[in-house]
Amino acid sequence: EIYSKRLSSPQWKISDFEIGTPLGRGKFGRVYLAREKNTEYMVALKMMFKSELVKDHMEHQVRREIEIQTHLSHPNILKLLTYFWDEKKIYLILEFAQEGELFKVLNAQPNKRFDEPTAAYYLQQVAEALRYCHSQSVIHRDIKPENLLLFSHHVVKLADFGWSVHAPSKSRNTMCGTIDYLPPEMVDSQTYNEYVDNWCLGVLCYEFLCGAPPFESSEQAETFRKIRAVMYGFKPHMSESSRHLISKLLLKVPKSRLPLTDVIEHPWIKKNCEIFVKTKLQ
Ligand SMILES: CC(C)NC(=O)[C@H]1CCC[C@H]1Nc1nc(Nc2ccc(C(=O)N(C)C3CCN(C)CC3)cc2)ncc1C(F)(F)F
Repeated sequence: EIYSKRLSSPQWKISDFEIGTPLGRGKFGRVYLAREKNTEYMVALKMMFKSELVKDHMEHQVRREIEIQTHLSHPNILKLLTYFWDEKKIYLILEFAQEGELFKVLNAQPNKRFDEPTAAYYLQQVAEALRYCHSQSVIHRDIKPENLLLFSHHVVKLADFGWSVHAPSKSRNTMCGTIDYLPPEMVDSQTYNEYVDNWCLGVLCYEFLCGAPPFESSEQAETFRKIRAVMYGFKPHMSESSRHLISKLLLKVPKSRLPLTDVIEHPWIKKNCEIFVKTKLQ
């Protein structure tokens, strides 16, 4: 129903939805749980004031997020179901992630980290999402726990394509949020390609297993220095196999980073996903 209506009559309107509890604040606006009145389908409603977008020169970013996300379709990419606007606001109707924001789940873990089976199971899904993005010549550029949402049965979906671009590209905007995930070529604002996402996957794997990203420092300049020098250490509890995978992703030369297909096939991923399915999904 929610799909067919979009195809037939292009225009949804806010009165088609009952607005429920606030889910939190996104980058440009507020997000609410909402229910489509006819189908009772639960969705996330992202509401943005046009005035705020214009003030923050964000309208092109929202346009790109809508453009890219409406053309991507993958089980591990958050679906933008539809969008519409009225005189004051823009509304995005997105899939509702029942289990919420992955970074909150990560921070709620003992030692703020996942065990190896969980880390591998989540990382494999992110790698699959990125492999699909790259097949559509889309670079996400902003892989981090804050941009991952958790659904039932431990399904992870990549969201927030506000920073994604079509490959290859030159970084124009200043990044907002954490700098911990920036690869060396973006720190030196050179041209870059989709391999920036392979780097970020290495940072994500490290943070899943350690509870903090590898180059984290109290000073921003120190973080940039460590990133440029690829200077990081493994924690004692990390298995040899996980260290191998991370070391093949956190490489300065973009094209030498492990391709996503090899990440998905890596022994640490294969072994730990099998353990996860056997122990956590039954
Ligand atoms: C990727 C992007 C960068 N992030 C976002 O957009 C964020 C910004 C705000 C919310 C989230 N956006 C979404 N969140 C959900 N589900 C969800 C979120 C939070 C909770 C939760 O923990 N509470 C309500 C808790 C429940 C307990 N109380 C105490 C605190 C709030 C539960 C479910 N589904 C879809 C979206 C989406 F993306 F489609 F909009």
